[in-house]
Amino acid sequence: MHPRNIYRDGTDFVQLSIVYPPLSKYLIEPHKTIDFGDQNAQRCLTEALLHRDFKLKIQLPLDRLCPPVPNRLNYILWLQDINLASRYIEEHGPYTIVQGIDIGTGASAIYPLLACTLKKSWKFVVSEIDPISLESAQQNISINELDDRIHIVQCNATSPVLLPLVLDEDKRFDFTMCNPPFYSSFEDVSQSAEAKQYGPNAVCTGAAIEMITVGGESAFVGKMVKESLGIQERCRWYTSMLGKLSSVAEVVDIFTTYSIDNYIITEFVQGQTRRWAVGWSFSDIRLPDSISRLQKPNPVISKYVPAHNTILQPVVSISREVLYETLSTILSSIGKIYIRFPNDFNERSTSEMKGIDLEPSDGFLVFAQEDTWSRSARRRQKRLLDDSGARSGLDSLSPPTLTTMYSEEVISSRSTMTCSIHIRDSTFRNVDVAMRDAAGKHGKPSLSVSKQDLNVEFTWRKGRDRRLFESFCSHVSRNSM
Ligand SMILES: C[S@@+](CC[C@H](N)C(=O)[O-])C[C@H]1O[C@@H](n2cnc3c(N)ncnc32)[C@H](O)[C@@H]1O
Repeated sequence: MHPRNIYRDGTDFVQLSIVYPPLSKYLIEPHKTIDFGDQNAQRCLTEALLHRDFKLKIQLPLDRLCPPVPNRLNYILWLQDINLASRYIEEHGPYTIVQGIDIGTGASAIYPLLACTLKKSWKFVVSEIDPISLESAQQNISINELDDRIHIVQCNATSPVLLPLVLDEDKRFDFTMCNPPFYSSFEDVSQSAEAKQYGPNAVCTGAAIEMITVGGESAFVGKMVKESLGIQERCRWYTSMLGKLSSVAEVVDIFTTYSIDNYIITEFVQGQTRRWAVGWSFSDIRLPDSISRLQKPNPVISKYVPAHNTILQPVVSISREVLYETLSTILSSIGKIYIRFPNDFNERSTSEMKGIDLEPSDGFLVFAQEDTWSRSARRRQKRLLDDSGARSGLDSLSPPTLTTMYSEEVISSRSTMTCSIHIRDSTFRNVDVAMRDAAGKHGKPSLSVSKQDLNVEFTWRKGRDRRLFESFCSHVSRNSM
């Protein structure tokens, strides 16, 4: 489960039934749990959790899906991470309006209800093809007084899947999300149930329209990918949940077909149920590995996991202060880059970011317009200087200066490679990030309290040329050991 998911440690059903008494009649002995095979009990549990933890009221038709709250919350928290990391390098930060789209919001409208309750700055346009679900979703939005922040559009079998983006061509969106119908047919549903993909105990109350679509979920997401080619950066991140492991590979193959290299994959685990989510972007924003890569991918999909955007360089037996100074010196010696220093980060933290320990506040953010650090770049620069015979008139090639002529917004928009650098304790491992060789490791680590084994963590934040990011990391790493 997501680290910020409030259901990570399970649910105390007895305590929940005290807060939401209708649940008491579904408690079963001896463990005081509920029967997940009983759809009324499941429905009541969803109502209870939404009531207690989000102050949301919800009404659901009996013949439509009853959404499990912990799993739906996982997807929203991942989107929060995506949004925060995407806006990390921007001037306006994560505090302005965030505009999302939920494709197939369902009878509950669970995603926009949860997301808007958690973040007051979020707004949604949601779509739905099923008239029964559409009516119910509208009711749920209205009883929670969210009509001014969640707008529904009705679609039909021939509409584009990304209809909300097509309807308003002037509007920009931060993300799309979708929990698509997973299956291609009734046979597909029963085969999956036999393979226990649906979870051995949970009952599914979904109607055919919620669960079945021509070609199954990968074809549905494939349509989104094709439509997104025409929309491009008007939406920053396109995402979708996937119910089958096999679909992850199928969707990544679609990305490859359309040369989409900026994609992300995660996994949502709730009890014995596993779901996956994919995202893709035409922007040059790159997300840290903690968001863009599954931590322990099933071997079946390991070759489909996107390349690392986070690289760790171990540095042995050094104090944090010395390493910080070393990094400052190296960075300041690189020509034509702009560096944002730690104090600037701290100024940016606001209450919006409280509880989100995603972006550390003690690092460097480096903006580069071109490669000035590689051997070939330095040779090129030397040749130019030699040819000119004098340095006059070549100010821009002279040793490093920090750009002070432009606002950070201009620098950020012109940057072709943006990378954050943080010092991490060597015990820090929140994800399976790329580790560089600890070359230069020699002697025993000092026992001095101020010295320790640390990692320099490089995260690619923006750019289209992976080689530029990697060569920058190599240059700084080589010089910091
Ligand atoms: C698996 S349900 C998900 C419902 C809800 N989002 C949730 O997570 O509980 C899929 C939903 O997509 C809707 N749907 C199917 N095809 C659609 C399309 N082309 N456009 C919009 N919604 C669609 C279905 O009616 C259904 O409500």
